[in-house]
Amino acid sequence: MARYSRTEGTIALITLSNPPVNALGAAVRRTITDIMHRALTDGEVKAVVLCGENGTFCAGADIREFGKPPSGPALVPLIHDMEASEKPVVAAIEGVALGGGLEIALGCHYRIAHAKARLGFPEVMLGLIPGAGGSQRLPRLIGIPAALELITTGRLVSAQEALKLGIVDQVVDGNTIETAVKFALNVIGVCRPLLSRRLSERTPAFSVDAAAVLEEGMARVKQRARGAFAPVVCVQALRAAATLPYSRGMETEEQLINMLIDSSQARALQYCFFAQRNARKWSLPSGARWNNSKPRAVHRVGVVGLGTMGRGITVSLVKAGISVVAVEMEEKQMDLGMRAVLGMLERDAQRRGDTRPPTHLLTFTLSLQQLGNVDLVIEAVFEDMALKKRLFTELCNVCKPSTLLCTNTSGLDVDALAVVTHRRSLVVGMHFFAPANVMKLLEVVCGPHSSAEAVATAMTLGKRLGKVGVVVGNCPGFVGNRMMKLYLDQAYFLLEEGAAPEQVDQVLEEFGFTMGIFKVSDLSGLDVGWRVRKASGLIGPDVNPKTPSRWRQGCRYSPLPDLLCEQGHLGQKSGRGWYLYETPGGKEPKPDPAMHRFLQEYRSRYGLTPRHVHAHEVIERCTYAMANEGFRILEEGIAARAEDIDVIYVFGYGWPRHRGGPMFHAAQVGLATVLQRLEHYHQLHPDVPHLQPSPLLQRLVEAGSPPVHHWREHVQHLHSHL
Ligand SMILES: CCCCCCCCCCCCC/C=C/C(=O)SCCNC(=O)CCNC(=O)[C@H](O)C(C)(C)COP(=O)(O)OP(=O)(O)OC[C@H]1O[C@@H](n2cnc3c(N)ncnc32)[C@H](O)[C@@H]1OP(=O)(O)O
Repeated sequence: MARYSRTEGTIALITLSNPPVNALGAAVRRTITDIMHRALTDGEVKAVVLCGENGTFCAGADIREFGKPPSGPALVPLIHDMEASEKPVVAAIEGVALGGGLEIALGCHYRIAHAKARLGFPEVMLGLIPGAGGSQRLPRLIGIPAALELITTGRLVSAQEALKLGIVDQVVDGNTIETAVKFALNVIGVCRPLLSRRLSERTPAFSVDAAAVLEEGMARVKQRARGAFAPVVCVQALRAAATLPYSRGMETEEQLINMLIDSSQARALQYCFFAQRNARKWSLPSGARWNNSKPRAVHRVGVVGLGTMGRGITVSLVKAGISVVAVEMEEKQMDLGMRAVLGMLERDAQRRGDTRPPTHLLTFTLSLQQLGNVDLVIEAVFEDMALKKRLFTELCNVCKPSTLLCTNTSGLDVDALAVVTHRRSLVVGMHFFAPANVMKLLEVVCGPHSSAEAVATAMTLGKRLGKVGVVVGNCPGFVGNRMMKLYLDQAYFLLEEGAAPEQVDQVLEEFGFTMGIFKVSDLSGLDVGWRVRKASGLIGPDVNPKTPSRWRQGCRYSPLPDLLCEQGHLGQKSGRGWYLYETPGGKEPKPDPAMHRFLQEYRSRYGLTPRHVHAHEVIERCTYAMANEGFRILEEGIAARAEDIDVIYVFGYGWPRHRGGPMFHAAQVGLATVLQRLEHYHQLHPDVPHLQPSPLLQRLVEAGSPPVHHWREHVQHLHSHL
C-alpha cells in the first residue's frame, strides 16, 4: 500500500505501493495518511520524499471505488496537512502523476520529474473534476489559461512541458528518487521559500483577461462537450479558483464534485474506461485467450490497395515505425495514393515539429511479387468478393507460408476468403475505420478457422498502431456495420413518415453524436451503401420486378437512398446528398429545399401521410433498434460482451462517450422500458421485424434487468462464436 523508510539519516521516504498503477484506494489512503503523520511528527525527520513503486508515481483515485459507499480517509485533509508542514515535502515523479496523484504532488512543496513522466488531470474523461484541491491549486501555480486547457481537456503533459508550465521544478534523466532526496537535503531549513511553495496560500491574479479567458473557455467547452456536463463544471471550478479565496474555492470544488460523482454521465464514462481495457481481454471458444496466446513478430507489412482506407492504414503503420510495402494495380492510382500518403506523413511530421517524415519505411510497387517477404498483408481493395478472392488466392502463392493474410473488408464474409487460401488459420479481418490514420477503432474479425496466434498478432499490431482493438465474430457487417444498418433503416423510415434529414440529425447531435446520421452518410458517400445493397441483392437485376419498391426480403425497405444515388446525389463528393453543398467536395451541409420537395413527392407517390416526428421518437427508434440488434449479436456470440459493442460504437461511430454506448444506454434507460418501447414500435410497424424485442432482452427483463457485466450469464449456447 505504502512503505516508510529513512534515508540519509533525516529524510523520510514514503513509497506508494499498489500495483499496477499505485491507485489511491481506501487502504492506500489510510496507510499513506498514517505514515505521513509519522514522518511529519518524528523529530528526527527533517524532510519527506514521496515516490511510487515500480517507476509509477500514482494514477490517481481508484476508479473502481467510485459509485461505492465512501470508505477510508479522504485525500483533501492529507494533502492539506502535507502542504501545511514545516518540513519540506518533495514529490519524485516517475511514470505518471494523474488525477489525485497530481493533486498529492501539488500539495508537496517541490516536484522533481523523470524525463519520461507524464502528468495531468484526466478526471474530465471520467465525468469528474479534479476534486481534491487540483482545480484550486493548479491555476494558482500555472495561471488560469493553462489550467483551463489542461483541466477541461484532460490532456496529459510530458515532463518537459510540465517544466515549461511550472508544474515541476526539475526534470531528470537519471535516478529521480536519488535526485529528490538530494534536493530535499538542500532545502531543509530554508523557511521563507517553503512558505511561498504552499499553493493554497497563493492568490491567482484575476485580471480582466482571466475573466475573458474563462468566458471564452466556457463557450468553447459548451460547444465541444456535446451535452457532457463535466467540462462545463471544470470551468465553473476554475472560475471559483479565480474569484474566491482558497477556502471558499475548496468549498465550491467539493459541491461541484459531489454533484458529479453520482451522475449518470460519470457512471457511463467510468464504464467506458474499463470497457476499453476489458476489450483487450479476448478469448476464443478453443480456450485461447489474450494472456495465453503468443503474437507473431511483425516487422514488415504489405498493404494492397491505395484508396482512402489503404492510404490511412499505410500512414498508421509507418507512424508506428513499421516498414510497409504498398501495392497498387494501376500506375495512375499508385501515383495518386503515393502522393496522398507522403502528404499525410509530411503534414503529420510538421505538426509534431519533426522535419523528416519516416518515408524510408515505405516502398510503393505495382507488383504483388514484392510481398514475398512480408510478415502480414492487409488487403484494402474495392469491396468486391470476387476481386478479394482472386487476390487472396494470388497472395497465397506470392507470400511466404507464415504470412498472415488480413482483410479490411467492412462486412464481407471473412471465412469465404479464408477457404480460398491454403492457410485458413492465418486469415483474419482487420476492419479499420475511415480515416484509418485517425479513427481509433479496429474490429479484429475471426472465423472458425482463425488461429489464436493470428488473432493475437492482429490485436497486438492494432495496439502498436494506437488502436482500440475488439475481437468480433464473422457475420455480414460484423458488429459495427450490422448495427449501423438498422440505425440507418430507422432514419430512412423516419423521413418517409414525415421527418427531414436536418431534423433527425439535430436530434442525434443534441443526444451527443459527433455527427447526425445523414451528415455521416454524405461524408462517407451514399454510393458505399448502394454498392453493398446491390451486392446483397436488395437492388439490381436479381430483384423480382413484381416486388413492391418499399418491400425487400420479407420486410419494409426504404428505397430513398437508392433514388438519390440514381440521380447522382452521392453526398459531399457530388455536392448534393441528404444536404446541399456549395460545390462538389464542399464540407458545409445546408438543408436542401429540393430534398424537401423530393420527400414530399415520394410520400405522395406511396400514399404516406406525413406527421410530426418527435425528438424522443427519433432517439428511441434509432438507439433502441441498435441495442436490440446488439442483444442478438450477443446471443449469437458475434461479440463476447456488451462492453465490446459499446467500445465499438464509442470509438468507431461517434457515439457520445458520456452515454456509455448503445448497450449501456439501454441499461441506463432501463431494460424494461426499452422492451416496452420496442414492443410499442413493433406493433406500429409490424413490417420491421428488427423492432421485435430480441429473446435475450426479454430474458434479461424477466431476470430483473441485471447490470451489464452480468448479461453474458443469460446468453444461451454461450461459445457458439466467441
Ligand atoms: C479518493 C477517492 C475516494 C472515492 C470516494 C469519492 C470521494 C469524492 C472525492 C473525489 C476526489 C477524488 C480526486 C481524484 C480523482 C481521480 O484521481 S480520478 C482518476 C484519475 N486518473 C486517471 O484517470 C488515470 C486512469 N489511468 C490511465 O490513464 C492509465 O491506466 C495509465 C495510468 C496512464 C496507465 O496506462 P497503461 O500503461 O496503458 O495501462 P492500463 O491498461 O490503462 O492500466 C493498467 C491497469 O490499471 C488499471 N487502472 C489504471 N488506472 C486506474 C485507476 N486510477 N484506478 C483503478 N484502476 C486503474 C486499469 O484498469 C488496468 O487494469 P487491468 O485492465 O485490470 O489490467
